[in-house]
Amino acid sequence: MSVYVPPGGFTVSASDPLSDPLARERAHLAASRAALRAMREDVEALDIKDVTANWVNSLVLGRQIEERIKALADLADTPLFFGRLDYLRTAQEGQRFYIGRRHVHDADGEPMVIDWRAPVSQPFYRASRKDPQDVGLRRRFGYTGGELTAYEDEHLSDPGEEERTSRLLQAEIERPRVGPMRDIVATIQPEQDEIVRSGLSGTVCVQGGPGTGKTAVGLHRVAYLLYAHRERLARTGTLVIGPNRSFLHYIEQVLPALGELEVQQATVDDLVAHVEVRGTDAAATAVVKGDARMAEVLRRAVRSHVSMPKEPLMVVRGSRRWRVPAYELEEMVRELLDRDIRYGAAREALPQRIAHAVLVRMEEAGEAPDDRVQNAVARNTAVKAVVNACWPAVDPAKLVLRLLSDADFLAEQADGLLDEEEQKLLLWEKPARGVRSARWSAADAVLIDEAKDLVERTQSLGHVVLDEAQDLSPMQYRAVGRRCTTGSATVLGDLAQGTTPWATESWAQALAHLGKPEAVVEELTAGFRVPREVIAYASRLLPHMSPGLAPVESVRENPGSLDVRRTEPGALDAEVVAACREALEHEGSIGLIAADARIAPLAEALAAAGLASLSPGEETTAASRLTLVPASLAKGLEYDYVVLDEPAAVVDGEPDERTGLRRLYVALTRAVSGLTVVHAAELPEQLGAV
Ligand SMILES: Nc1ncnc2c1ncn2[C@@H]1O[C@H](COP(=O)(O)OP(=O)(O)OP(=O)(O)O)[C@@H](O)[C@H]1O
Repeated sequence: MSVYVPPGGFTVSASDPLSDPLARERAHLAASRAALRAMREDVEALDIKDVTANWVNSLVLGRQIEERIKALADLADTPLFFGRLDYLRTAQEGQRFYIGRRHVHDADGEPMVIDWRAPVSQPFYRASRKDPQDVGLRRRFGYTGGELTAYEDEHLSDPGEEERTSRLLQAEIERPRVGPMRDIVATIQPEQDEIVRSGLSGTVCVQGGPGTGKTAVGLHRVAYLLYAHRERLARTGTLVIGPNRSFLHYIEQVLPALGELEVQQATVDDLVAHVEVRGTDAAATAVVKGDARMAEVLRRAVRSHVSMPKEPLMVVRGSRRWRVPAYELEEMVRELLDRDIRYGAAREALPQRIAHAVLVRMEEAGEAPDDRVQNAVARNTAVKAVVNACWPAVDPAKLVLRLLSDADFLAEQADGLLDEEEQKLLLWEKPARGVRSARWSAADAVLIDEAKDLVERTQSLGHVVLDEAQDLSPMQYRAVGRRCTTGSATVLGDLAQGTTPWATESWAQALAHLGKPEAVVEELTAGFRVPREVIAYASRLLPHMSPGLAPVESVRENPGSLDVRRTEPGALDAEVVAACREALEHEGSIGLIAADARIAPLAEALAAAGLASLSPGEETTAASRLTLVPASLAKGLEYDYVVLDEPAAVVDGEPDERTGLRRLYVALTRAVSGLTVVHAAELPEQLGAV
């Protein structure tokens, strides 16, 4: 491998720029930028007056053009290309491709930069000395701001060249973090690329320890799928689901930076927000509410509204009366029940069935009724009365309210499914009076969503990415699953980071609840975030909370730093503030992570010391780099330097020890460059001696 990094910046020789390979690459960059500008100007110059028949068309087209212009923007601080492939002989004989975030072509339509997602770019990520994939040269570029400053070559087919890890890749992994999450297109690793480029039809589940790139891979997979199946996904939609707002805020820039502006983002709570959530459940109650058996309880509860007609139906039209006997009505109701279609769809079908029976009688009597007559009969008051009596409308929220308030109704629906104790846990102490005044919990909202789906089918999207998936309850998996029944999903998570009382213990179970039991489970084991020493320390907890899971292998060469400091109880806050001050001497973002109960006193201590701090989700800037993070919100986030306050308090903040240790594991694995642990109480024994 050859590396070219000019000493002390650049002076490009004006006399003979072409003799300097870097100057040649910079010339290609300048030409590509000019070509992109021309592409943008072409779109800006489009005159749509003559092609749009009316103002609606012109509005739609105008918007599309605006988006195209946005997508063609040349971002000043991101390079237009980050790699180059020179093919050897086969299909692309002697061809050279520059790989970048988007496609750029010159005035003749010749490609100057190829989209990283195009098939011809794939060997940039996958080719190796063992399998060169016809690549003679792979070149990676280094940038400072938008300026090309270095390159690194691999001659994959040259047996004389020895294998080395890429310095540019190492530099990218070890760069200080400030601000929101960035894309990793320039350095996607082969095992990550396999997941990113896996097909749209299959669901993929990725198990990986902290910092193995699960979130990054999930986001890049969406970008890839949008490229490969643009039209289909534009119709059906794509959605990224994350654990909370601050997490979504942290990742929200990644897809737009890759030119993808149309992907929705939500938490599971957002998806099921049919009622205002103002209440909380005790853990034991939430566990029952989140149990998959509740789906059957709800199904029964919805169907319990159906009753068999006892009276015949009499329809009067003009001077004639038509009679449908009760047994025939009952057959129709039973048939609809057996077909197991959505409750609402059956309710809509029933009047048509009844009308059809009336029409048959009319025909037998010599009349010749048409469709209009059938529709009129279906709307007849007598028919409506039968439908309302036998198959009444069901309001999902009212139904759940009744289940949680009415012990007899619950007992009937839960018979043989939930025992008495579980039923008791479900019932509200004070029954709610109405849907609006009820103190709904997050788990109740999921139940309402399930009931709603029993009444009316939830619309499915084309692809859903579910991050931090280990924390969902079976009922939450079902809620996500019905949003991708006709689409596929990317499920990302780490069983060792499950911190809810209902956290899943196996991906097979989770995928079954999601309705995707056939999904492939892939594992990522290389860690791109946490330094070796720090991950080794955190991994001591694994055998105590998630036995069987392998520790992450850090690929970071930078040894990082782990500093564990003991102090007196009275001096804890001051020691923590001092550790933050020290961390601030470094470049990059700082996270002070503490048990939720410790956040208020620490905020005060920081303020008293004159240190400004942000909340998670607020953007770190060069001026304000310290974030005070409650342990419950730390999941998925990362900071250059982390100060961890009182680990024992983090463990004690959870209802049981295993959850406490997992919460601590999450907190210990947020650091990119260094971790300082400050404690006054004994450290949890599972961490052992430093
Ligand atoms: N191939 C890569 N090249 C450069 N950086 C990478 C690569 N893969 C991952 N990273 C970086 O490593 C960090 C961790 O990635 P990410 O947040 O996706 O991990 P995760 O597995 O989701 O972690 P957690 O389990 O803690 O949520 C991020 O800063 C990400 O940009």
